[in-house]
Amino acid sequence: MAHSRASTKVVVVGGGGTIGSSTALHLIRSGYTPSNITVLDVYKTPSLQSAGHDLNKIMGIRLRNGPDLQLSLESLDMWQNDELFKPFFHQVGMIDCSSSKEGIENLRRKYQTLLDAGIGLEKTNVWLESEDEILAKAPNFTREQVKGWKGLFCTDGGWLAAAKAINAIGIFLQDKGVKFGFGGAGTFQQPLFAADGKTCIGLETTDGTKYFADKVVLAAGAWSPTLVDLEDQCVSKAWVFAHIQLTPKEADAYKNVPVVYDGEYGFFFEPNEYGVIKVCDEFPGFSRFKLHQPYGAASPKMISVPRSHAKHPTDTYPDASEVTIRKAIARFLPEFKDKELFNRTMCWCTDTADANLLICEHPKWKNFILATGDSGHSFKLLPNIGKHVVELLEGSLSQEMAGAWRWRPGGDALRSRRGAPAKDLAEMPGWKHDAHL
Ligand SMILES: Cc1cc2nc3c(=O)[nH]c(=O)nc-3n(C[C@H](O)[C@H](O)[C@H](O)COP(=O)(O)OP(=O)(O)OC[C@H]3O[C@@H](n4cnc5c(N)ncnc54)[C@H](O)[C@@H]3O)c2cc1C
Repeated sequence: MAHSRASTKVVVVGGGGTIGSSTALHLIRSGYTPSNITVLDVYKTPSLQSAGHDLNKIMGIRLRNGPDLQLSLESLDMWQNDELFKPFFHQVGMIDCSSSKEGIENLRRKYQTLLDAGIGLEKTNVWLESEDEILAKAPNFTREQVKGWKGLFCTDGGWLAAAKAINAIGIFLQDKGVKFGFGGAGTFQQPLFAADGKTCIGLETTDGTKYFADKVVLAAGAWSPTLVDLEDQCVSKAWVFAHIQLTPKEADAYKNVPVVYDGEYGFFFEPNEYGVIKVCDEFPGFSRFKLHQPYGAASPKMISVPRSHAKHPTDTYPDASEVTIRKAIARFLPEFKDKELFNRTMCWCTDTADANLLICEHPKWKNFILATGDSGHSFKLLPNIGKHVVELLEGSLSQEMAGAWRWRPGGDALRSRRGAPAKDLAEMPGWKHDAHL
């Protein structure tokens, strides 16, 4: 590195979100000078439009490839042992189950991969073959409900109090003396370049403020492909969720239940301290394609552009989502199937074709670092992903990670590794939004 850690100036765009806040945290933990770090975001940390601004997210081990497994194990260790993150991990376990032939076969394969990993995961992952075994882990279910279900119980799994954990990073950064810019002074407009036109020296925000830095990290989640041209490597998609309110007595009965995930229905979490249960359905996501010109593109192109609920709180989600969320509730929580749904929300992520992250230096813009491509499974990485972004800045990222997260145009990020391509919101009846906003 030309500069020492102490003197290197870094701006983190999207620093109020998941990957961005983690990056700022690890810059501090690695010895960068707080006053040389600037965190920018549209909203204050935890950013209202971050995919991580949520009651809860699932913690589970991903085995898809070496980097995924390494990231999962590192993050598990930090959620369990790092003082900053420990309070936000509710290790109630996770049931990953299915009642369909294909779903059960997939889960059996997953179980076998766990065994084959040869790192003792069989100690924390149990195959649930019978109804009795499932009922022993999830006593709230009736025998009728679990009929045909088979799957895995993971004792290392559970849920993460998502927005609260990002908030804790924000407080840490503030206490250390990191600089912040929010609103117009935090909203990325364009990179700034040296006279060579290739070396990034900072960026300009929408209010015209210029920030100069040795490195710019763009961790803008679903907004990343709308801000700079990622050559279709990322397609941003929305997923939906809704909440139900339990009475204190009802909530007591569901305290400490494991997270239950069934790929054909969705998933739910134990009630929070106010008796609120969040339910998600499972589907390939919604896109929102429109003509848009990100910085670096020669002309406008069709890009899926997120529409933030933070900015448009009166937006609804499609009628189809109401049906599938109610179906998930009827499957998991039939006694609450007639309860009113509230805070129906869309949450935006950005998929790559192979579901690996996109964490690399821009191939044409020196010192401009992309830290995105979350592919809908990256909240669990909040404690540790920033460590690897810092390694990239310093040229010490492992070859395996650098290879998986490299700049790689081509492939079908609309479909990604999901069962089907995302449907566009424009084709979804019931998606009410004020088109002028
Ligand atoms: C419904 C749903 C359920 C999920 N469940 C899980 C789960 O159970 N487990 C799990 O691990 N993951 C889960 N995820 C995925 C996870 O939330 C995301 O992968 C992760 O939060 C993405 O992190 P990010 O930093 O890339 O984006 P974000 O956290 O969204 O951060 C991006 C930030 O960029 C900011 N930004 C945008 N535009 C600009 C701009 N112009 N200038 C400055 N800043 C800008 C935004 O305000 C935001 O703060 C889920 C996602 C959804 C939608």
